[in-house]
Amino acid sequence: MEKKRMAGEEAAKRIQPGMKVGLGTGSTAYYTIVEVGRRVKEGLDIVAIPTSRETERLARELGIPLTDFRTCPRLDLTIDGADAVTPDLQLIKGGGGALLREKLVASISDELIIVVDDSKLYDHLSGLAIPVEVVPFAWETTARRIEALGGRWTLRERDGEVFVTDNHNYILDTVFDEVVDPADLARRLKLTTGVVESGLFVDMANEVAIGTDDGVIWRKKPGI
Ligand SMILES: O=C[C@H](O)[C@H](O)[C@H](O)COP(=O)(O)O
Repeated sequence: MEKKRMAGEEAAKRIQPGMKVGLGTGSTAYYTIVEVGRRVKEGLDIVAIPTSRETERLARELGIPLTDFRTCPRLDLTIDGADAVTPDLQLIKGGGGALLREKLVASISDELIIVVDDSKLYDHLSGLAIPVEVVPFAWETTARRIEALGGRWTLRERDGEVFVTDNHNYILDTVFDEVVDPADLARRLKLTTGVVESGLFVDMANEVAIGTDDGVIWRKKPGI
């Protein structure tokens, strides 16, 4: 928890007055949001778009001013968590089921900063569970199509019930033994009828703040 807190709070320092900010979801982004709330109380003037209903609730509780996509078609910065980060900053997201809203918010952000602890660092994405959001209608057919791409899926459940996302969809946590080309896999999933979005975030993150025993380490996208 301490490492997540350090990363979350450190990244929040990147937020400047007047910025339009995307607020991520999960236990690491939580610390960013709490820090933003603290700074807002001290007079920081920002507006934000939340990436989930859970984050929206927290932001409202903390008095962070919210905006929407109509008023605010571009964001300066989004700070969000991740489930896996590779050395070239390819990501898996969606452990909390918020991947679709997270990707939409990240897609309108000039910059995406990821906050993680060092348990989220991987050399590659092979063998890791990738959340895939699918429409409930004919989800079994969609699952078979994902199998045909080489994925082994599990329908996500919570408390013995099928997990339903903020967008009223299901999640198939899907393992591919070999992920050689994440961009290609993301494309093939996206082209599968019934798939709404995958938790593969390819070439989207600019920087990662990593909480470690020795403090926060920043990792930039190669070439920046
Ligand atoms: O759907 C949830 C998000 O992608 C989270 O940002 C991700 O699962 C990481 O969450 P946490 O910081 O709780 O590990």
